[in-house]
Amino acid sequence: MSETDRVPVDVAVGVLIERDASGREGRFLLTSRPVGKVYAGYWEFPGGKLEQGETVEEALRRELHEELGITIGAVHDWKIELMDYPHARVRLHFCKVFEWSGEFQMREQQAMAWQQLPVQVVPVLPGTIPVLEWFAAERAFAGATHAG
Ligand SMILES: Nc1nc2c([nH]c(=O)n2[C@H]2C[C@H](O)[C@@H](COP(=O)(O)OP(=O)(O)OP(=O)(O)O)O2)c(=O)[nH]1
Repeated sequence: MSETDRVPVDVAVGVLIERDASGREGRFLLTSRPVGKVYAGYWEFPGGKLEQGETVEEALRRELHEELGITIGAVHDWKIELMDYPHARVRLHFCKVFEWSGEFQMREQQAMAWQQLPVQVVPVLPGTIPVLEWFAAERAFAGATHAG
C-alpha cells in the first residue's frame, strides 16, 4: 500500500443524545453498518465521509438526512479521533447533536438502537469504543462500556 493510501479520510459522525428536562444527557443512538459496506453489521454512530469542499457540519447534515431521513439542529463539535484500519485511515469528527426533526427512516436498511452504558448491541465498531469511554468519563460510569 502506498503512502497516499494512508492519508486520513475525514468522517463526520453524529452522536445523537436525548436530554431530560434538566438537560441531563441520557440515551444515545447507534446504527448498524449496512450490508455491502466494510464492517457490515457492526454498530456505530451514524455519519459518513466528507465530500469535496464540505465542512464537517455540512457533511453531517447531509449524511443524517440521507441515511436516517432526519434534519438535525445545532452541531456541537466534541472530539476528534484518528483510527487506522486495514482498509483505510480515518479522522473521525464526533459531534454531539441534541435536536432533530422528522421521522427516523432506515434508508440503507440499517438498524437503529437507543442505548445507555453499558451498550447491549454487538458487535461495536472499533472506532466507536473510544466514544463509549468518553461517555463513561463524563457520566462517572464504572465498568465495561459494552457487552461482548
Ligand atoms: N459513521 C461512522 N463511521 C465510523 C465510526 N467509527 C469508525 O471507525 N468509522 C469509520 C468506518 C469507515 O471506515 C468510516 C466511515 O465511512 P463510511 O463508509 O461509513 O462512509 P460513507 O457513508 O460516506 O460511505 P461510502 O459512501 O463511501 O460507502 O469511518 C462511527 O462511529 N461512525
